[in-house]
Parts: sequence; C-alpha cells; structure tokens
Amino acid sequence: MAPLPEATMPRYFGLSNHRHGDPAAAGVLLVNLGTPDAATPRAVRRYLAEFLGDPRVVELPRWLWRLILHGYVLRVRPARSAALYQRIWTPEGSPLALGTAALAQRLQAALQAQRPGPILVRHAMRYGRPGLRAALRDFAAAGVRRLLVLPLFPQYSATTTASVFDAIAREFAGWRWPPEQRFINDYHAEPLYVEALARSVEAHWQRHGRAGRLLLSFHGIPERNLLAGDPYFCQCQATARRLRERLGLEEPELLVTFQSRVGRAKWLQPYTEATLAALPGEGIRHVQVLCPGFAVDCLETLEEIAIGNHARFLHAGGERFEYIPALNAGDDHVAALAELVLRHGQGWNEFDPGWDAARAQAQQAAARARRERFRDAR
Ligand SMILES: C=CC1=C(C)c2cc3[nH]c(cc4nc(cc5[nH]c(cc1n2)c(C)c5CCC(=O)O)C(CCC(=O)O)=C4C)c(C)c3C=C
Ligand SMILES: [Fe+2]
Ligand SMILES: [Fe+2]
Repeated sequence: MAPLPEATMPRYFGLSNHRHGDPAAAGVLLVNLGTPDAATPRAVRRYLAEFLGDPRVVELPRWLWRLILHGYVLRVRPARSAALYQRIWTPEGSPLALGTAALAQRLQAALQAQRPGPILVRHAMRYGRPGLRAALRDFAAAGVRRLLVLPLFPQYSATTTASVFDAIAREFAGWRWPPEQRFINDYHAEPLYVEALARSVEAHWQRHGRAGRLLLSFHGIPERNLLAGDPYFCQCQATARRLRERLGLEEPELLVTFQSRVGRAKWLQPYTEATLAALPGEGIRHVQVLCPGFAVDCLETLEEIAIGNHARFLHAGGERFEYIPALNAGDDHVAALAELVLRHGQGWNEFDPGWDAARAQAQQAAARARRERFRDAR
C-alpha cells in the first residue's frame, strides 16, 4: 500500500488498540529529576544541557542565559560534575536511577496487595532517561485511561514540580485522547511521610546515639524565587517543624539549611556548607545530617553531603559526621506513598476497595457479546 499522503497523516498521537468494553487501567507515574546516562563529561553535558536549558530551572532572560550556558557553563561544568558522579556511580548505574526504579517497583507491589483493580506504576525522569514520553506512551498501550502523577519532590517548587507538569502537558498537547489526569503537588506535611523520616532518624539514633545537632539539609533555590511566590522555603520549614515536634526536639537542636547553590546570586539561607563550617567553632563536634527533600539518594546526598560536607566539617574541627540515608525504597516510604496515591485516586474505579474483578469480567463479557451481536447484524 502506498504511504498516506502528508495531508491525511494523523496530526495527533493515538493508538487504535481501543475496543468497546475493554477494562480501563489506572496509571501512577513517579517522576524524579533525572541523571546522566554515564559518569562521563559527554553524558553529563547532554543531561545538563536539557536540565539547565529549562526556563523553570533558570529564569534569566533566554538570550542572556543561552550565552552563559553555552559559552561557559556547558564548557566547564560537565568535566567537574562527571568527576563527582564517578565517586558515587555503581556498576549498575546512577544511584538516583536505581533508587527511583526500586521505589516504583515496590510501590507497584504494595498497591497490588491493597487494590484488586489494575493500577500500573511506572517511573520516569523529567530530564534524561527513562523519559516521560516513553512512560506515557507505554501507559497508553496498556490501556491506561486515568493517570495520577506523583513528582518525587515532597516540597513543591516551580523549579521541579511545575516543570514536571509543564512537560506532561506538552506531551499530551500532541495526543488525540489523553487520559484523565490528576497531579499531586507536594506531600511535605503528610503524616506518614513525616513519620517515615522520624523513624529513620530514630533507627539511626538507636545504632549511633544522638548528636549535638540534627541538620536538615534541603536543596536550595534562588532567594528571588521565594520572593516571587514559590512556596518551597515555607514547605521545607513546615516539614522541619513537624519532624521537630514528632522527635520532641527543641528549636536549636534541629537546624534547617540549604545546599547545592549554583552561580553567584543569593540562594535560600542558611547555606549547609557555611553552617557545617561554623558548628565546630560553637562547640558542636558531632552532627547528623538528613536530607528530607530527596526521595532517593543521589549525587546531592551521597557526594555533596556524605563526602564533600563530611570532609569540610572535619576540616573545620568537627569530630563525627553522620549522613542519615534518604527514605529510598524502604518499607515506611513505600507505605507513605501508597497511602498518598490511594487517597488521591479516590473516586476512580481502579482505586475503589470494592472494585470487584468478577464484576469487571462480567461487564467485559457482556460488552463482547454486544460486539458480536453488532457484527452479526451487519
Ligand atoms: C541551577 C539551578 C538549579 C536549581 C534551581 C535546582 C533546584 C533543585 N534541584 C533539586 C534536585 C536535584 N538536583 C540535582 C542535581 C543538580 N541540580 C542542579 C542545579 C539546580 N537545581 C545541577 C546543575 C545539578 C547537577 C549536578 C551538578 O552539576 O552539580 C539532583 C541530583 C541528580 C543526580 O543525578 O543524582 C537532584 C535530585 C531540587 C529538589 C531542586 C529544588 C527544589
Ligand atoms: Fe538541583
Ligand atoms: Fe550539587
């Protein structure tokens, strides 16, 4: 057959796999930031070009930022970052990629155990691979008609969460029949999330004892984003307040700091680095650091905190530095996300505890019979 002429090519992505009466499925998409494919300057450059080219991440005028990004940042940073990635890379790849995949897998199992309806869990990265487009098209092929998006950023920020929403909206703008959609904005104050953090601190205390300070280090953003209305700073403080209450700590015993500053502009303060460098001078020689904003461990926790800031603290006169790992694919984290997902899916058949596989099968059989009658009648 001759190829379709240009004018009759479908303008929108669609699948012709739909049949009347097919049972619909729900999809839960976990989205994390993304990571390079390899710890090489080349792969890091490709990743950084996509990440830092996003106007949600750097808000400078486009022409100016493009000059700086291509003229300077992408010439210098890839080699430097690749060297840091090499320190944390595993034989199976990037810790962020592995941790996110493991979390999605365990969440799938937890949901399966609690709901008979077909709920498929996949993960994708905002930048790099596995990409959002592939995950959404896989869902379409699996008959997903209801989509719940959970960005793995407990505290909302326009630089992260909103960028995930942008990318999904852009993808669906090219679809003939996008699924029904729900988005989780944040989960910074969810009781089970705070409980999971608290238990991981308590488990650490049981093994290592308590330190003079518990530092909560969150990824920073430019201060001007806060002044322009980004709720991120407030949500970080709210998470910290709830954790402090839950652990029964006094205000000065649990500090909030911000890490990973990029560039020369003022970012959220106090800075993690400066705080750790000052603590030994105040007589605090033993600290424990938790990073509640990172759902799974990654460059920013395993290298910047557990290696870089650890060394800095000792250099400044500190004696003991302990990094408390991210929640990763642990039981409490999985339980917290499962509860969050089930609550946000309420009202959708697949999330209904009364959803009954036998009834769905009967519906399918009836639909099949209708189809056959229709065919015979023609
Ligand atoms: C330049 C601006 C950046 C903003 C704003 C920003 C916000 C932000 N980032 C995370 C989470 C992660 N960031 C990670 C790496 C990373 N972040 C930036 C820059 C900004 N982040 C860069 C340049 C990099 C790459 C590494 C480097 O070159 O230093 C990661 C880790 C990725 C990995 O592969 O392990 C995460 C996760 C949040 C939550 C956030 C705002 C709230
Ligand atoms: Fe970042
Ligand atoms: Fe960093």
